[in-house]
Amino acid sequence: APTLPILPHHLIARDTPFNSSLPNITIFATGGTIAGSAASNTATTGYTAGALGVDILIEAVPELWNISNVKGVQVANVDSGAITPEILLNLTSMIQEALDDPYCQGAVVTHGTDTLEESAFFLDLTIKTDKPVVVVGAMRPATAISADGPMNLLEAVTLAGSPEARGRGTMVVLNDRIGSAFYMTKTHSNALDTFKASEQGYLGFFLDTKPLFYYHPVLAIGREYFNVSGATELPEVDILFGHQVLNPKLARSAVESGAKGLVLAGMGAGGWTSAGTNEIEDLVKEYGTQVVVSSRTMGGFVQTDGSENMYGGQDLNPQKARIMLQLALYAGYSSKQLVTLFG
Ligand SMILES: NC(=O)C[C@H](N)C(=O)O
Repeated sequence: APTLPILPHHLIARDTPFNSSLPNITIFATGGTIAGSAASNTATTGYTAGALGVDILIEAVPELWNISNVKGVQVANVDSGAITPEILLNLTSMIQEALDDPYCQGAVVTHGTDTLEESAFFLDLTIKTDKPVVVVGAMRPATAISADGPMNLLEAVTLAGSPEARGRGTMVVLNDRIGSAFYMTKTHSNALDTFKASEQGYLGFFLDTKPLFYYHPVLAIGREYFNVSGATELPEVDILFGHQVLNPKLARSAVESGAKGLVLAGMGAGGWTSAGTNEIEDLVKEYGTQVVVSSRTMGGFVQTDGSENMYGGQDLNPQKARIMLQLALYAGYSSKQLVTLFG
């Protein structure tokens, strides 16, 4: 992936007087369709993601000032396919610093939806706070008729400033729904109701932009904290997709080009072909590669079969298992700790 420059912090203050009775929320903007601009107001494909700055996103929703003292920080302005570990590490440290300030009540991250679940999961595992961290995107560019970004942003900021939102980890907001970053995943390439956590369900929804929760604050089982302060890069972990007669050499090529870990998006409950399995076992012996087995079905549970350096991704989908393995390898987890982390 191309390495993109990280833009300098771009703090936007507005003339609106500070209202001490409202929560102070910082919006960290990274790009995506929520900041996308198309040539026509009916275009919902073929537009430029990450075209508008955070100041324009905030100016488009003056209602934000009725519910918060909002501040914008431009972290990057890219399509979410271009998000790198460097951007994620920078984002984590900026959010941690903002939330460690007792005057800041919550953080919102605007992000492209394609890889939103990866970044949201990363933030969930690397930020230590009880305060709300809310990741929000949009499916229609800002220039479209009925763009969903402005309402999503207003709801995300409302959630970030709500005392009832504390202690729930990082959350994802789109289409009037609130979900845990641990489980929310993009399920449709085009529809507005694309983010779902089918087995685990939503945490709540919005009524007149006010968050209503189904449960008291709770965190996902298996949610670990990884301290990445000072990290400048993360170990490479690649995902391989399982299918009939898959090319077993793809695993070798990933490892020999730098992958320290592999995630197998296996068939069913983590199945792999026998030629592929032999190759993985060889790689484990030759390079000490760590392998998490997940499922291409995107649902259900994968357990370990006890093979050396192979772990079950449990109910993490492959893209979330990749982030978890990357962080665990960064933290220097031993095989024994990886068994406990995954299963
Ligand atoms: N809806 C979106 O945000 C998609 C866009 N390609 C992105 O992920 O940046």
